[in-house]
Amino acid sequence: MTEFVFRPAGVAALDARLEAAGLLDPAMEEVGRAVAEAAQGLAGGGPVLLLAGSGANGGDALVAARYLAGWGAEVRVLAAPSRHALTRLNRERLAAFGVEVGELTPGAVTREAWGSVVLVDGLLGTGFQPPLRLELAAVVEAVNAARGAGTRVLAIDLPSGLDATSAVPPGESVRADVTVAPVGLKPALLFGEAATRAGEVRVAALALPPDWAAGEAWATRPDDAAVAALLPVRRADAHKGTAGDVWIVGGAPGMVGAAALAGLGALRAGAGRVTLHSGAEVPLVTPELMVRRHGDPGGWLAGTGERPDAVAVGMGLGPGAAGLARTVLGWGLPTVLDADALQPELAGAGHDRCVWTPHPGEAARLLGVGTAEVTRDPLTAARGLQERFGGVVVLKGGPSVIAHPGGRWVSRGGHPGMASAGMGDTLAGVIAALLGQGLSAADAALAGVRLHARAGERAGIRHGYGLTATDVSAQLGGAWLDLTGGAGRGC
Ligand SMILES: NC(=O)C1=CN([C@@H]2O[C@H](COP(=O)(O)OP(=O)(O)OC[C@H]3O[C@@H](n4cnc5c(N)ncnc54)[C@H](OP(=O)(O)O)[C@@H]3O)[C@@H](O)[C@H]2O)[C@@H](O)CC1
Ligand SMILES: Nc1ncnc2c1ncn2[C@@H]1O[C@H](COP(=O)(O)OP(=O)(O)O)[C@@H](O)[C@H]1O
Repeated sequence: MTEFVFRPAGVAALDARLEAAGLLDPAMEEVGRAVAEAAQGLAGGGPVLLLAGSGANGGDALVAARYLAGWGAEVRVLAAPSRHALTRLNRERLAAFGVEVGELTPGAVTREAWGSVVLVDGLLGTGFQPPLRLELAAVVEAVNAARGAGTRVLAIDLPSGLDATSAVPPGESVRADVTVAPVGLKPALLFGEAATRAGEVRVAALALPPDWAAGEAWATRPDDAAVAALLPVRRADAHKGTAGDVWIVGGAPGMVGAAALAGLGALRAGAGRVTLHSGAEVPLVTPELMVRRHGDPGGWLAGTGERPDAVAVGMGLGPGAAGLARTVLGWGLPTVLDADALQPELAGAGHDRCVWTPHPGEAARLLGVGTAEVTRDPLTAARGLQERFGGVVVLKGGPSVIAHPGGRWVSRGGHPGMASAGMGDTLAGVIAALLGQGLSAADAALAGVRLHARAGERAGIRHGYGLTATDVSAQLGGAWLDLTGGAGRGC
């Protein structure tokens, strides 16, 4: 299932639409039930403590308490006073089940958590405005102490104290083992330190009119079936001339490996022919790669009339890469710009067949901001880059964001072992290979990122943190088969 990513403004807009249609009550009911099911699964029949804040997040917790009580679980509930109509209504409904609701204080949390197998955090959701007020800060501290003593914590929507839009927690927050997110994800559940506090994230899809969630979403996270549908299917009589002629323009003395890794990535992602154009001597890494050395690569590029189907430029190229990149961009061919070709002076030079692939440091250089600004909010940074540079932008990370003229995608997966030099060079080659096989820039970017991440997952099983970019390349064929369910023989 393709998942949606929301900002608080999107959640509020969706709430308003639900309310106007008389559907907010059933929506909260669905969320509460999904939370109750998750809590029951975690508790294995043991007591569950539910904490309800003053907003709709608290209402979700009160609905969950009602379901759990109805299923015969031992429930303990502590709630803040609320002005939220639906939250108040659900508190009244809970009373009919004979469940007593205690006052939400830090001392009560500590007391009731004792012996509770699961604690449900329904204190704050997307309506939280940092900083955390003192009375709730002490409650959050009590929740985390209970977790330290062995109680499992399940957060509703996002751990209380996280700012939904930011990868950086504004301060202390609940640390959850599981987070159940109604309708879709929030940026804080995907990126950075914030995401590490959410534990395992489960999206609770609600029954909504089909376009409503899509209409309010800030980005989407396509599933593997959607990505697999983008991958090319070859005719049975395909030959190397129809599978894409790819050039890798990169490599300077001391940095030739970067170009070689991109070349390997392109070969393993199905390119028919791959040629490295380099100003340095490139060692024979694999006999399938063709290597052409140029004394003056810039001069050669400016003068040659030869053209491939796709180009990747910048890997290990060193100073002067922007000039070469500008020449290549002038050809209007499907192009990947990576590493040294990612220079601010190329702003506006992109076209609709090109893909820029910065990591956060390169993105910061392109935008003229600090790296922390990029990593705090990768969705905004990726969109800013796309608007400034044109074409499609892949802001790399775990996970990566793909910004294209029609919106943004977040790509799932990968492995922490991929935090290793050369991994981005491989990705540049993969995307170039997909461009060479006829994919649009946006589709090649999304499919390339997911293929690369899936290959990383496969290599991670074998090599753990010791995996290298070459190991990832070696798994690209298997990753392709994983995504397509073994297809790819030809039609
Ligand atoms: N369509 C959907 O996706 C659906 C979403 N749903 C749910 O709705 C949730 C959003 O609900 P929401 O808007 O009521 O916000 P939420 O976070 O519960 O509470 C806000 C309250 O927190 C308080 N507060 C704020 N800042 C604070 C601070 N610094 N320090 C301390 N307190 C602070 C403030 O209290 P007050 O100042 O009024 O006392 C305010 O009233 C969402 O996360 C999801 O769970 C489902 O129910 C249905 C479908
Ligand atoms: N922890 C991680 N989880 C998932 N993917 C990761 C992780 N760390 C790195 N990657 C991926 O590895 C690649 C690293 O790219 P980059 O930093 O440009 O490497 P290099 O410049 O060394 O080639 C990106 O595609 C990124 O998404």
